[in-house]
Amino acid sequence: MPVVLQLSDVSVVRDTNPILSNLDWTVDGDERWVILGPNGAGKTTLLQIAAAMSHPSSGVATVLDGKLGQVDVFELRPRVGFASSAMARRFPADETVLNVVLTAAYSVTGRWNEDYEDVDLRRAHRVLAEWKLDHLENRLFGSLSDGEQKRVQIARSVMTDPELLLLDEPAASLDLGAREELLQLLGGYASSSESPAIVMVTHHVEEIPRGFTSALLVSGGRIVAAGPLAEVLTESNLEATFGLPITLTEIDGRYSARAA
Ligand SMILES: Nc1ncnc2c1ncn2[C@@H]1O[C@H](COP(=O)(O)OP(=O)(O)OP(=O)(O)O)[C@@H](O)[C@H]1O
Repeated sequence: MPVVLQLSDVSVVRDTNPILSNLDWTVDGDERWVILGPNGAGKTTLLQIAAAMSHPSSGVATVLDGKLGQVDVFELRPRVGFASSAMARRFPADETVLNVVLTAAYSVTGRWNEDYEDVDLRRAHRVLAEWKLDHLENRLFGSLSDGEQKRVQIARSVMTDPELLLLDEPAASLDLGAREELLQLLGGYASSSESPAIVMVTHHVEEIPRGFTSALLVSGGRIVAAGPLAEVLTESNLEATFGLPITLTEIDGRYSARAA
């Protein structure tokens, strides 16, 4: 499997503050990573580098086959799917669900001719069905529930058939039913060999879908542990990451954690 993301000694400094320090991390095409860490750990900053939306202050970040700083990021970005609430706030509330998903295709250069539009429409319908949104395609984005909006964000981000999919807290703010519905869909997607590499940021081990393979724990801009999920997700690593003793439970591929 090709490497889709490689960070070598990557640091980010903002206003003289170190945000990320000397990160080494590699993501292979068949891996599904969860990034866990406390508020302010640098998770979103890391995801922005992976999305080629931000450059490291030092070190080398290679996204797909492009080294940031050398590659044309406008050619790279359409090959990376990115879903976050910050991005969703930019979707017009009076746009239909179908259009929110379909217009993702138009950010890909050279896709304006009519043949492609038919292909795009068919693909949009398939993606909407995959994310259980087909019955909502004519609804206005602003009229959807939080759970439905999260699924639309993800559907839009996979519309361009990305080689790397980045999800920033996809289950945040969802009620129990909506969270479980989303985790089931994400778990199915993560388990498919057709799916791209996935990197998902979350605050909660309860939000790790089945099918995820790997975990990166970050705290204070540094990596606490990185590697296979079952090896990295331990009580001692979580304590080192969140700064308090943790009791961790795993049942049938799903995790839960609380203060010990
Ligand atoms: N432009 C900036 N200037 C100064 N500090 C910044 C800037 N952008 C981010 N930071 C700081 O960098 C740190 C990491 O931010 P980041 O958003 O990456 O963390 P996070 O792990 O995603 O946090 P959260 O879980 O709260 O979303 C925070 O302390 C934040 O205040």
